Amino acid sequence: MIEAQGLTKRYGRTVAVNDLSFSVQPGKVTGFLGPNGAGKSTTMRMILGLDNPSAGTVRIDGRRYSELKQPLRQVGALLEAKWVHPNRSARSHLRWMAASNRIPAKRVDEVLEIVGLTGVAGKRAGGFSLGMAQRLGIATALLGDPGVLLFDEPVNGLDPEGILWIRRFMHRLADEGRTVFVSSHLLSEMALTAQELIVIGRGRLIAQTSTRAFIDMASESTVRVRGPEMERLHGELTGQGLAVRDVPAGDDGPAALLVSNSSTEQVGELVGRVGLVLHELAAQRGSLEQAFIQLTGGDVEYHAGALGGPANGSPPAGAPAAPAQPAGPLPRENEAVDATRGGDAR
Ligand SMILES: Nc1ncnc2c1ncn2[C@@H]1O[C@H](COP(=O)(O)OP(=O)(O)OP(=O)(O)O)[C@@H](O)[C@H]1O
Repeated sequence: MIEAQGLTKRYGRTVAVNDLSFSVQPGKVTGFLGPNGAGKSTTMRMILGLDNPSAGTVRIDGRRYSELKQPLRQVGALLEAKWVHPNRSARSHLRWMAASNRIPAKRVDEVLEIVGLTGVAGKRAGGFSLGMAQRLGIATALLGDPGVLLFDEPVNGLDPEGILWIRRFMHRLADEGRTVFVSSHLLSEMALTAQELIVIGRGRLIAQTSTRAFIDMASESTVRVRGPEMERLHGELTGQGLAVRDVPAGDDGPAALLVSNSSTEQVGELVGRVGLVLHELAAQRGSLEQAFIQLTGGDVEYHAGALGGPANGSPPAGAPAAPAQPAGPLPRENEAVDATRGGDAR
């Protein structure tokens, strides 16, 4: 378990991390989400004792990093994949790491096997692809068989196969009961990977919540409805005071109606009372992107699932540090929604 209390880091006038409090529980993948420059790496460095907080504390299983007797056995981290000496083989790199941390050499072959690098263990790490280098970094993090694992932007630059591997691997680590804390600025990726989210902007906590609850925040309680008598359907719904929008036929399917601020129960019962046939009645869910924009007051730019730069990554003054109800209607789901729909990430 990781617990931060009032964690703050200043670099001169820059407040990289600002009074951050959160906890990361074992048995789940917890996503650490925020735009570039939000303070994710700085927070991770403070967790690992690589940077000292200007104020506040962060503890791993109740202890500061500096108080851990055998740190590698308690916490493993992947911060930068390409830090291995290029002329060293994967195995000799791991042996060197194991020896300098009093970890038995036989663990090296175990971790190589776990990350699927046994076949290339004797090859120069300098010739590894980014995906292989990430695996080697993960093998290093696992050397001490720690209960807490930190990954800083582990999928950056990886191809889809590498991304999938990392995602599954994290789930496996969490299923083994470990605390898995993974930072990313990629919303869609986090929606698939993390069960729990800690969202920050400009060093401040925006929300700590389950991914499902975070996505639910973006839901407008909209119902999509379709039937053979669309005009009559439209009339019956608006006749009951409901706000109805037409959705033309397109990639989403045949033409339909979107009923705002309603539920499938309400629409279904209303339609049943007037004896109309329906071909579709479905609640529309929001996406993680929508939830993020909602929470940050819309001042965070994002493109195709990735957040924009630090200049506009700030939460609004007084942004809630807990789930809040959306203030108003949200845009229709877009393509990103399919990727983000699975709040249960598996
Ligand atoms: N050593 C440093 N000296 C001065 N400023 C720093 C230092 N490290 C980080 N910062 C600043 O602190 C802020 C947070 O940076 P940090 O790298 O922690 O963010 P991040 O969320 O990890 O972003 P990214 O995804 O781009 O790595 C940024 O404004 C950054 O410029």
